[in-house]
Amino acid sequence: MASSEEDGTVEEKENNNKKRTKSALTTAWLTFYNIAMTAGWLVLALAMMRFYIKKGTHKGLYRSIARTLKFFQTFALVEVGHCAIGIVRTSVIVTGVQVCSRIFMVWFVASSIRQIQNEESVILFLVVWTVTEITRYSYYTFKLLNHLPYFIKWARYNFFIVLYPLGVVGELLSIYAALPFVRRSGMFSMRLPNKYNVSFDYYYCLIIVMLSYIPLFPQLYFHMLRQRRRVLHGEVIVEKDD
Ligand SMILES: CCCCCCCCCCCCC[C@@H](O)CC(=O)SCCNC(=O)CCNC(=O)[C@H](O)C(C)(C)COP(=O)(O)OP(=O)(O)OC[C@H]1O[C@@H](n2cnc3c(N)ncnc32)[C@H](O)[C@@H]1OP(=O)(O)O
Repeated sequence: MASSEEDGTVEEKENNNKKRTKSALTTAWLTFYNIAMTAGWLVLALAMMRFYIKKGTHKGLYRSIARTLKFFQTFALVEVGHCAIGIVRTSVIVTGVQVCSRIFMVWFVASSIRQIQNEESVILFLVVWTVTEITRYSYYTFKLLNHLPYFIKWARYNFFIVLYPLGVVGELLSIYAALPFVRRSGMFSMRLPNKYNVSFDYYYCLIIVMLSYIPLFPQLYFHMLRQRRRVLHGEVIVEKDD
């Protein structure tokens, strides 16, 4: 059995290797990416606040920020690439599910179904996502710059405890509100007979998406709780491979 001194040496070697591998170019790219994303979500936050202060209502807010939201949320796909090529130590599956479900919400629910854009639930997930992303990307930026204020680290690994469930409630209520419009319009659906001989009903697809939160969300939430224990309490967590 290895002594604690040997453990220390192995750990040191691993850390040195890790540092060497993360080349200057990678660090520069990640820093640029995280600054750009922090700025993007800050712009969204300011736009939402300005809209609300000026108009005194949330009606029309989604429409006013939709383009910026679509751009920055879609750009998050790059993160799946970061995991896939191994420049960040994160699971491709966890990141993929998180990013794809958000992109789905933005493009195929909130932006496609105009009738729900003024629902309070849409504003709920928008506000929750914005707070989360400003915290998350500024955490990564400060960490890369080796100047991480404790309150940002604390916020990154505590806010999600409340924000994650709130975001899920906002997303699920928004999809639920969309169901009658999707059923009535038959949007994104293909009925038989058609030349491809394929039938697809977006209404049922949305119901399946809602149901898929039941097995998937707890896995994301528990992943974050493990990250929290690792980062804030220094616990050694053995993650399963993807
Ligand atoms: C196509 C149809 C799809 C249908 C899907 C159906 C539904 C599925 C259910 C999904 C529910 C999702 C709901 C959700 O949208 C609601 C909300 O988001 S509400 C808002 C609250 N949300 C959160 O707080 C999100 C929290 N979750 C996460 O942050 C993530 O799960 C994830 C984005 C994947 C991050 O997890 P990760 O494992 O990366 O955690 P860490 O931040 O601790 O990072 C680990 C290490 O990697 C380094 N890292 C990661 N990214 C970067 C980066 N961009 N730049 C630099 N470094 C990075 C990080 O520093 C850590 O390094 P170290 O190990 O050295 O500490």
